[in-house]
Amino acid sequence: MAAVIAATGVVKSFGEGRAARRVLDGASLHVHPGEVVAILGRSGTGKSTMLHLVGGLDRPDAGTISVAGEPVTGTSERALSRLRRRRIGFVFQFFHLLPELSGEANVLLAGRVRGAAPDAAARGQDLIDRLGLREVARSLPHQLSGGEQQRFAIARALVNDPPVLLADEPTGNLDTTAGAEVLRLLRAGAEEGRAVVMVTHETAAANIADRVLTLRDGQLIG
Ligand SMILES: Nc1ncnc2c1ncn2[C@@H]1O[C@H](COP(=O)(O)OP(=O)(O)OP(=O)(O)O)[C@@H](O)[C@H]1O
Repeated sequence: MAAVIAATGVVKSFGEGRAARRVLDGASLHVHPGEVVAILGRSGTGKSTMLHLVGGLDRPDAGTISVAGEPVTGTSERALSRLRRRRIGFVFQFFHLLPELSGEANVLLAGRVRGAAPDAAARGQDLIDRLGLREVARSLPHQLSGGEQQRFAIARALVNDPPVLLADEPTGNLDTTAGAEVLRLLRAGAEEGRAVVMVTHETAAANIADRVLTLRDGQLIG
């Protein structure tokens, strides 16, 4: 089976001149459908940077990245934003829900953007039910617990049925119970055939992974 995430020889530096620092130095990552990969590593080693590059939120200095057979590197901004909307779901540590919209509206909005999946609205409602969010669907993010906010964020990430789910410290702001539920949902996302990549500090999160990689000296090591 072909890798749905294929990143090879990724290089990324920040800063200029003597302050320049090469954070990624030939990092490679290949993830297959149905697989959960956890990325561990000390603070500041470039884990989030790698995830952002794979997700097309930033561009590498060198290397090639493709997602679901479509190029992430060497493509136009327009193609990239379409790829992000349709092929990639993002889950962040601080949820990043729009504060003025209800949980439900956050989910449905992501399913209404240009190029969204045609059945996104129905899937959004189904996800709200399946993730146990129906009773709080109309609540604003600040009225929700962290676990509820993250479940809405996961529903939002899945509303367009992307083949790739990228999660940056998804349990970092949650207690053990809420964190375990989020991990269960990410695992379930993989069982449905998605490739899931998760940056984490937590052993409980790494425990649900099929593979654990460590970012060290700018490279991903198995
Ligand atoms: N946009 C940016 N501009 C300048 N430097 C950046 C930028 N993004 C990241 N960096 C630097 O790159 C390095 C790696 O950052 P990154 O957030 O990828 O690390 P991380 O491994 O995810 O760390 P943590 O575990 O603490 O979240 C850090 O030194 C950071 O300061």
